[in-house]
Amino acid sequence: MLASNLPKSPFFPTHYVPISRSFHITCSVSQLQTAAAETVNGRLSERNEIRLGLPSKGRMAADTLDLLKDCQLSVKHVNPRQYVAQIPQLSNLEVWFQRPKDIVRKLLSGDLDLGIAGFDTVSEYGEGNEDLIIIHDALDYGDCRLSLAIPKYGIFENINSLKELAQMPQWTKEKPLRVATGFTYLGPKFMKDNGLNHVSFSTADGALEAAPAMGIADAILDLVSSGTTLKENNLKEIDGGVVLQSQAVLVASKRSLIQRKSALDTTHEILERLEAHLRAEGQFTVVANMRGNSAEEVAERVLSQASLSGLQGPTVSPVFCKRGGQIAVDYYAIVICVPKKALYKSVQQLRAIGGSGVLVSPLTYIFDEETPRWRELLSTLGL
Ligand SMILES: Nc1ncnc2c1ncn2[C@@H]1O[C@H](COP(=O)(O)OP(=O)(O)OP(=O)(O)O)[C@@H](O)[C@H]1O
Ligand SMILES: O=P(O)(O)OC[C@H]1O[C@H](OP(=O)(O)OP(=O)(O)O)[C@H](O)[C@@H]1O
Ligand SMILES: [Mg+2]
Repeated sequence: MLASNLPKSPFFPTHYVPISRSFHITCSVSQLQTAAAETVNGRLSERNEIRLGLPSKGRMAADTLDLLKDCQLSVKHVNPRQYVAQIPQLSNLEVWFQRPKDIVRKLLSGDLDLGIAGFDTVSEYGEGNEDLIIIHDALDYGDCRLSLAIPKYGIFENINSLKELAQMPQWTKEKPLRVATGFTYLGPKFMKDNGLNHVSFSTADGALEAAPAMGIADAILDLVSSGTTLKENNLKEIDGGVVLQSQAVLVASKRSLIQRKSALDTTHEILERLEAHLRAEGQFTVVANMRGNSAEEVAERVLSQASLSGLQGPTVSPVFCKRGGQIAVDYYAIVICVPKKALYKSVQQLRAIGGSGVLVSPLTYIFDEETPRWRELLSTLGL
């Protein structure tokens, strides 16, 4: 990260330099960030609207808007260069589009109340600050891991674990293991936690995978998703080298939730809608007809099959038909929810117990009585 890329803020001094030149300066920037948060600590700026930060660009942006749309929380955003928008369903909420790292910084400074960003970004820029609380930890996109990678060739050919890397005689105080990373908080912390003492760091804004071949670094610590970029650059991950697994998360400032009127109600509604949609996304509704003597007997047959128990057991309803002028019940309709992954197995099991005319449709929402994540949030807030 270069000084010219930093936001123009009194909290980011212009003398900030890449960590390849001086690592301790990163620490003083983070201290200043904390100081920025503390200046408003206990006395949040006066505004009535709740502010939600969403990624303004990059790979998280479109998926975030799609997720909210699927939760019936479409963002009304007319112009991509306009950084403020609304979600008509949430009247006292303002959406602010920001870079993911700035979402985290602004949650800490009290300028945002809620945000969506990758867990990696929250961990890196949040620096373990206790004001940040993850409200939903699995929004189901932006999956990747922060992982250490080394060349497949040369002195690393037979090195396959972090332990082996640490034990290599090459690394000394004078000649440390050189790691290129954009994660200047998590990187050093991970190395220290794992007992690697002779390590130095350099940073760049992207294409870190080129650093070992260019002779700039021995190893890199970067996000990996499919692994293609590593493979194409002759690099490999090692056992014990994963710093964290990441996906998009909903994060909030604890102070905001406690102090801002209606922040908690808005959060509850967003969380309920997210949960209902995400729970439903992995499931199908399956309807089938089944011959039987009674609803109980049909239910018993269905419950004898492991894949067919549904959310709270099957719904069984009589199918009425007219036979010889009389109303009769020969069939029962059963309705169950099955995980998408188990669909075919479930259909096979339904057939095996006499199911016919199997209809499968997608589920839009599953609203449970109360979400465990909401209970967890209230207990974290001491409410
Ligand atoms: N290869 C990947 N696959 C899936 N998700 C990824 C991948 N790389 C990054 N991500 C997720 O997307 C987030 C944002 O990545 P993005 O490329 O938009 O921004 P960036 O490059 O980190 O920031 P900048 O705006 O400085 O370029 C990451 O923090 C991570 O959570
Ligand atoms: O494992 P893969 O699926 O190959 O993905 C990993 C790559 O994706 C990210 O880079 P990005 O595409 O955001 O480019 P950048 O390095 O310029 O940020 C990350 O920094 C890796 O380079
Ligand atoms: Mg990127």
